[in-house]
Amino acid sequence: MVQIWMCILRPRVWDDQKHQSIMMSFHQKFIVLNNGNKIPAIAIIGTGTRWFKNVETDATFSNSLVEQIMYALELPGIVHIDAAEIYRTYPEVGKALSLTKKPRDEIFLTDKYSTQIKVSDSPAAGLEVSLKKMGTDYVDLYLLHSPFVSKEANGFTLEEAWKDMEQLYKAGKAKNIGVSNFAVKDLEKILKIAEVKPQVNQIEFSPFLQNQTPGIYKFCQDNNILLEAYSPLAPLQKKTAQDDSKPFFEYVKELSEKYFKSEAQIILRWVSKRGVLPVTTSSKPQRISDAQNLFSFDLTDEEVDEITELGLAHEPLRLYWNEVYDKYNYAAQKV
Ligand SMILES: NC(=O)C1=CN([C@@H]2O[C@H](COP(=O)(O)OP(=O)(O)OC[C@H]3O[C@@H](n4cnc5c(N)ncnc54)[C@H](OP(=O)(O)O)[C@@H]3O)[C@@H](O)[C@H]2O)C=CC1
Repeated sequence: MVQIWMCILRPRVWDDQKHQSIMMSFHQKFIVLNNGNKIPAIAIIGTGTRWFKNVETDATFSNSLVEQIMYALELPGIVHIDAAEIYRTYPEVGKALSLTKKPRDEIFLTDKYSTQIKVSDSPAAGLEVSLKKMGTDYVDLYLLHSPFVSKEANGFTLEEAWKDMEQLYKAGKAKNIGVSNFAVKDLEKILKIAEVKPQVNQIEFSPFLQNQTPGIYKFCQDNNILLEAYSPLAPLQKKTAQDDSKPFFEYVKELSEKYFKSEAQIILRWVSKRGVLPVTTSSKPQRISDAQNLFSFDLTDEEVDEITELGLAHEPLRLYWNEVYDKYNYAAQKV
């Protein structure tokens, strides 16, 4: 089991009125990874999904994304940003990092090497470019974006890709390394040859998709590999008016009223209580600050179990990697 570590930050003086209410009750939580390093227990500004672009040009540069990252970086505590080569959003991340007053060691930056679509020649070559574009000399976490690697398509095997990641870790350019969208068999391949065990597996995870691939939740827990959940709010993203009366949504609403928290916060807190680190994003400042302040309340074990059960009773909802993983939908809602 990954260890969880909580700290209550001492109030600091902020010149901006809007931070004062959040500072009064701000709690930040960290998770201890299998190498002993700490990671902020939620990533509040993913730069994929709604911010994703096919090309990275001046014309596609998103000022809104820069504003949202800047907003996130003004929040108290260490701010966790999720980036990737394939999102084409390094220029926006770089711009925000160049403008922020937050020290680099109060920013936790995740990056991912694109395996399924070749953008650069190797993890080392990809990271060299991304560091330049983001204007930093290390990332806090570097992931292989997917296990879909082959000698024919990429010029290297999955095992060779991992060896390259290990070199970046040893060189200090990636403080932690991991994978994304890996199934049990992919992790087993890596674990066989690893000198450095993956610290993280970032997968799609929500109450309506509790196992992206068969047995992955339990395998990662048993092997002390932290799971990160992308698209944790899929149930809310896809909710229709007819869904209001479903037991799952009625229960989340009831908890939202009980704790005076948004439905999104209830679901993100559930993800965290399952030992998984949520990776979320929003175009709305309030939602970003709600996420950073997620640990200002708690759910009881019974409430966590009830959300788990009501979620499992719902049919699987998978937003990404459908072409490769829809075949596992039958197992996605089994724990
Ligand atoms: N490794 C991988 O393969 C993948 C990684 N990711 C990473 O994860 C990050 C987050 O993924 P994402 O799917 O966006 O995460 P979420 O599940 O957190 O969804 C965020 C979206 O949900 C919307 N939302 C928030 N609250 C509500 C609400 N109450 N009702 C309805 N909609 C709501 C937001 O809209 P609004 O802007 O209006 O607030 C936002 O667009 C990505 O940016 C990326 O960094 C994502 C996919 C794949």
